[in-house]
Amino acid sequence: MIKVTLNGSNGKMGRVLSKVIHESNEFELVTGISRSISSLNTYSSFDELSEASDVIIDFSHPTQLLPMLNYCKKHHVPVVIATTGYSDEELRIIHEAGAYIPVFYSPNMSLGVNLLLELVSKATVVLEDQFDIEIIERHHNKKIDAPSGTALLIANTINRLLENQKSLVYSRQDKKVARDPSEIGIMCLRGGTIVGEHEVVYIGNDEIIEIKHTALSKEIFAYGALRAAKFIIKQNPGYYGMKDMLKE
Ligand SMILES: NC(=O)C1=CN([C@@H]2O[C@H](COP(=O)(O)OP(=O)(O)OC[C@H]3O[C@@H](n4cnc5c(N)ncnc54)[C@H](OP(=O)(O)O)[C@@H]3O)[C@@H](O)[C@H]2O)C=CC1
Ligand SMILES: O=C(O)C1=N[C@H](C(=O)O)C[C@H](O)C1
Repeated sequence: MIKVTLNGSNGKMGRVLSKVIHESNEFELVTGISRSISSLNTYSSFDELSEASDVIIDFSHPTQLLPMLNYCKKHHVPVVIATTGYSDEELRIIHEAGAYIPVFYSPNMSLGVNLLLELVSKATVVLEDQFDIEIIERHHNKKIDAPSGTALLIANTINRLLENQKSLVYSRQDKKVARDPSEIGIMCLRGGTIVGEHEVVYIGNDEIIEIKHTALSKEIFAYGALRAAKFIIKQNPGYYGMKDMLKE
């Protein structure tokens, strides 16, 4: 059995992942970290954690990053990070932690979004600068961060392919000029219980191409995180993502 510590165990994803782990015969949930203690083996911080585990899976909040990485480095525990809303500096810290421990990071653990990234890469290369590109993401009304980590990943993937010539635009409210071709617009909708939708729209003269992924359950992210956990516990220290895992 692979022993898991779950950071954010009492959050929405934490509760879904706990259920998926309890139903599995490969994983055992040994401890959880949550500010609101929900059971005997839940702790409110990494300082209190005594039980050893094979991997930490993190669906929490950026404020948890440094205590979690310090714990992982001190105890040599591999980590799967699924939290979003990190600053560029925090993303750099995640990357650098790979020098000490195996680190897996992905703002979207679903298989579908990773296929969407490949389709978007192909469309971007074929269409180059001939189409305007806009991204629309839709999420539930409890989501804290905007744009979603996935929307930023998509935008940055497109921008890299276009030699970083694009700038990301989140609002046109104060602009008094027409859309600049160098923009990638990102629109965020929040409402109800939408699990997560990401749509990339290529808008040309008289034609539109839309590439869209819709998550219909939070379980898909939980299954992806467990697959990442199985992958990361076999790796040497380093920084890994979905592409590395899907290559296996
Ligand atoms: N990579 C992926 O595939 C996916 C990533 N996510 C990301 O995972 C993260 C968690 O999502 P979700 O479970 O929906 O969120 P929730 O708000 O439901 O849960 C957040 C968890 O983080 C804990 N937490 C610790 N510090 C803070 C803080 N300062 N503010 C708020 N929460 C804190 C909460 O503790 P407490 O229980 O005490 O409130 C809770 O356990 C988000 O960043 C989300 O974007 C979500 C789905 C898929
Ligand atoms: O907060 C969520 O719920 C989700 N967050 C991730 C993101 O920010 O991209 C992934 C997924 O869309 C669900």
